[in-house]
Amino acid sequence: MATSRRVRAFKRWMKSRGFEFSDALNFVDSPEDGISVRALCQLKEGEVVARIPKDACLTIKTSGARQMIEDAGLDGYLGLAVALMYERSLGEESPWAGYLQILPHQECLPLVWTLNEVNELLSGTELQKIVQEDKALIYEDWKENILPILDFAPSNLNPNFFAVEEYFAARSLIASRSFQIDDYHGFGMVPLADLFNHKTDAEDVHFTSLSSNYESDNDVDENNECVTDEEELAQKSSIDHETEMDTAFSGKSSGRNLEPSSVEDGDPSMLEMIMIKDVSIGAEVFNTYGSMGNAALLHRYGFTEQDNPYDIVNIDLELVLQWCSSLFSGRYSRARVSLWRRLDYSACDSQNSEYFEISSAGEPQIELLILLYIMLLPDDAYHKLDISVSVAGKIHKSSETALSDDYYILSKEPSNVSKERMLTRKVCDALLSVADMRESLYGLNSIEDDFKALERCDSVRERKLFHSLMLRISERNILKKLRNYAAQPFETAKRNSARKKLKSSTK
Ligand SMILES: C[S@@+](CC[C@H](N)C(=O)[O-])C[C@H]1O[C@@H](n2cnc3c(N)ncnc32)[C@H](O)[C@@H]1O
Repeated sequence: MATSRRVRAFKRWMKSRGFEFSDALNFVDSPEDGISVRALCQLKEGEVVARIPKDACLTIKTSGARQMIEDAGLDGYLGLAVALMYERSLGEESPWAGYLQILPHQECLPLVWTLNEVNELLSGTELQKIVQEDKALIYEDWKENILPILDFAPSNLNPNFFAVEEYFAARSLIASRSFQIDDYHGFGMVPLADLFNHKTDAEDVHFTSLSSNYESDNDVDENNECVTDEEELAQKSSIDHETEMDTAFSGKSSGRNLEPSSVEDGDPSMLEMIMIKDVSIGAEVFNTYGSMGNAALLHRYGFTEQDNPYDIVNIDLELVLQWCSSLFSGRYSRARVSLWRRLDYSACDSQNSEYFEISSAGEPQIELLILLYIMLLPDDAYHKLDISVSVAGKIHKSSETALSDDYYILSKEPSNVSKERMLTRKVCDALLSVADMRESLYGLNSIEDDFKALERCDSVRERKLFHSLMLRISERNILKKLRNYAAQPFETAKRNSARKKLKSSTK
């Protein structure tokens, strides 16, 4: 495929700014899929395929808007968004013009979808509430921090480039393309490094940096920015499950490969892209943005992957309490939840909401099983456990036998509590009910309807619908596995008892 005009212009710009890059990298530009990087000849592990000058990266420190940003007291992603909007406003005059022309205007993240699209397409998914909140917070950000800058900005600044739509567009590009550079620069836009697409657990090329020698007393360490509301927003676990602790709109990159690994020697003013695997001629060269489930991928990058092993579904504590209220009085449920907490258990916590994780294999977090177990304990066992919790620690070793059996089972670290012990028939039935309630949040369409819709859907022309269906289906598949998980102990028990019966009848 011939190199596109915008790629040729970008290559010229890179050369003029001191980039070094291997002739073996083919920047393929497709109208459907955007840009991807392919190997023109075999690439070998350890080969440095690109060297990128840090001062050619677009950061708060390098942008012509640095003074304006610092005078306004902005930093982090707000400051970087101003830098990006400012350089865009300069058009051909910007030192980054050759780079900016290769960027899309915005990345198709749910953040830039309309509210109707969010509510329609993401209904019931992990993302619906998060994106609603993102949109509100980012709008507030713009009103409180960007609008006032325009009052003091130089008269030649074109305010159209700082309109709210432009701010959302800039934030979508920062979420999907920014990299941590070093302590001096913080995070920023890194031309060329941001052309590699993602593949889960299949990184070919790695981004590396040497610590900068620059020092400045006034420098803010972006790695230590305080956690903002928005960062907290993304801390629901499907968004940041362990290595996904990274937050979608913070520009931080703790868990993904958009953070450079340090290299011992070399030029501290350069970033490097190093092959960590051989790649054959013609194959795409992938980076990995981290180990993320589909909700996190769609939230931050605007796409999903089939059979993503990092998928996860959350069940809100609120939903579990709704299930309780269908069976028990409010007083009963509160007392049992309180006992669960006194035993030192808790759910995951983010943005004032508590929730339990269901893994991609359909396994519920042990704390959920323990809560259901306590909720369903017969009254006498509950009272014994309640008394045990009250007196434990106060009683003498010799009288420890006074503590209930349940206390011994439940007073351990969550990881040491046996899941099998918790999976009584009643707990399994409760899990099934809770799974059904979670499923009902997706509305009237069944998972089969979603599959059929996905088959009919064009992933390029109907990108939003395609990836939201992928997300719904991956979440609903996990709920299906949760139901199987809850049904399993009894299927095994039934098989065992059938075997016993068979044995006794053949004796
Ligand atoms: C860092 S950029 C990668 C280069 C990008 N393809 C371009 O045209 O400039 C990240 C964006 O690329 C796209 N992307 C990356 N990996 C992808 C994948 N595996 N499937 C679909 N889209 C992907 C998404 O739109 C994402 O927001």
